[in-house]
Amino acid sequence: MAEVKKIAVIAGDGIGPEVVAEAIKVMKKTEEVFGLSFEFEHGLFGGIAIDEKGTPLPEDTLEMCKKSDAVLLGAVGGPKWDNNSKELRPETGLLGIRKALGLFSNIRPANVFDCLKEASTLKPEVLEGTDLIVVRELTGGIYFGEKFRREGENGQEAVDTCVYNVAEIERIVRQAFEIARTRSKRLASVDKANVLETSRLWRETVNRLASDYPDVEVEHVLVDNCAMQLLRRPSSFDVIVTENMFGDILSDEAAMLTGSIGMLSSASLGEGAFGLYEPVHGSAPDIAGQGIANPIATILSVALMYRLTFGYHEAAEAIERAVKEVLDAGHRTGDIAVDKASAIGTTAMGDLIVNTVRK
Ligand SMILES: NC(=O)C1=CN([C@@H]2O[C@H](COP(=O)(O)OP(=O)(O)OC[C@H]3O[C@@H](n4cnc5c(N)ncnc54)[C@H](O)[C@@H]3O)[C@@H](O)[C@H]2O)C=CC1
Ligand SMILES: CC(C)CC(=O)C(=O)O
Ligand SMILES: [Mg+2]
Repeated sequence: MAEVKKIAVIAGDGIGPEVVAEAIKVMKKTEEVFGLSFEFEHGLFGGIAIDEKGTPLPEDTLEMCKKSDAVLLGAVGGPKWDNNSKELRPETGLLGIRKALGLFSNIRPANVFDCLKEASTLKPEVLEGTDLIVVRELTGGIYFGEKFRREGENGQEAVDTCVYNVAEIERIVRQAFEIARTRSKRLASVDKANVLETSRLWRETVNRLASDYPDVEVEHVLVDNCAMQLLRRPSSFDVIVTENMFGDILSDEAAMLTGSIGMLSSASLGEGAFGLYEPVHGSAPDIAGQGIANPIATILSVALMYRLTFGYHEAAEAIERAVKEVLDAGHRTGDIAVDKASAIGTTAMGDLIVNTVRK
């Protein structure tokens, strides 16, 4: 029996609790099959925490996460809280928890399952060989800069500031170089260095660090061009490293190479093995409560947790293999189904994957 690992579960809002329930089922199955052992503790987070505790990130939830070995997160937000003041938006909790836990690196793999090429809007030959990772800086940039309103000559103005320092850029870029080394040794650094000062500093830093990684080939791509090339030549990318907002947007775009945002997993990491694992998607209020959300992004996030935090490679592989087998057998949730009438629900997809996990 493996050592007991503490998992902080913060399911959040909308489809968050629905997809997290399926991921926990998969984790429990791997306890049986691989002799793993988890202790799950649940905490309030996001909109539901605003309703019950008056804050999106209650102190006891943060403490629970700090004491855990890894965090499993669903998603936060929804129209109910959209008109809240700045401190009382669910997103404030999300940014707050990332900062408080020192999770500066967001790893978002987009690997295309052959059998899902039909679900993509791109031609199968364009998708051929696509297997990329977006490495997104997660605790700096415009999402974290000072923001305020003021009265201007033409009425109210809103200001968002984008700040990056060299240390913040260095640590994420080094991590991306290290990841590139374990893959095809190609790194695309995405910026807007023709316009933004933060991007110029980003590019200078990448060029300086490149001499420490002579085995890795670096390509600089402007973000607007990258958005286009992701659809034109996705297989030419391997590791993409970029700042917070660009990575947020490009990874949602990359999700569509896989067929749906319901397929994209993520790991948020700091300096050590501790990590927070969550699907790339949000709380999907338009489908929440209907039992139709795709749980695969969250289930694949568990596989990332097993690999990156716990080193449970065999169990991670078993989860990924189970997902592939279930998809190969033709089972689809609505977001990845070509024939929508044959789509199955969240629980049915979770059950199929649970029943397929084996050594
Ligand atoms: N990490 C997080 O907690 C995030 C939270 N949000 C929040 O979520 C709320 C909704 O944001 P949206 O812009 O609508 O983005 P979203 O990712 O929640 O949904 C976008 C579209 O994708 C679909 N979708 C998302 N996940 C799916 C799944 N697992 N299966 C099937 N379809 C899925 C939704 O139905 C919707 O049509 C907002 O309050 C936003 O701030 C958004 C992104 C990330
Ligand atoms: C609060 C936002 C930055 C959440 C989001 O869209 C994300 O992290 O992908
Ligand atoms: Mg996003």
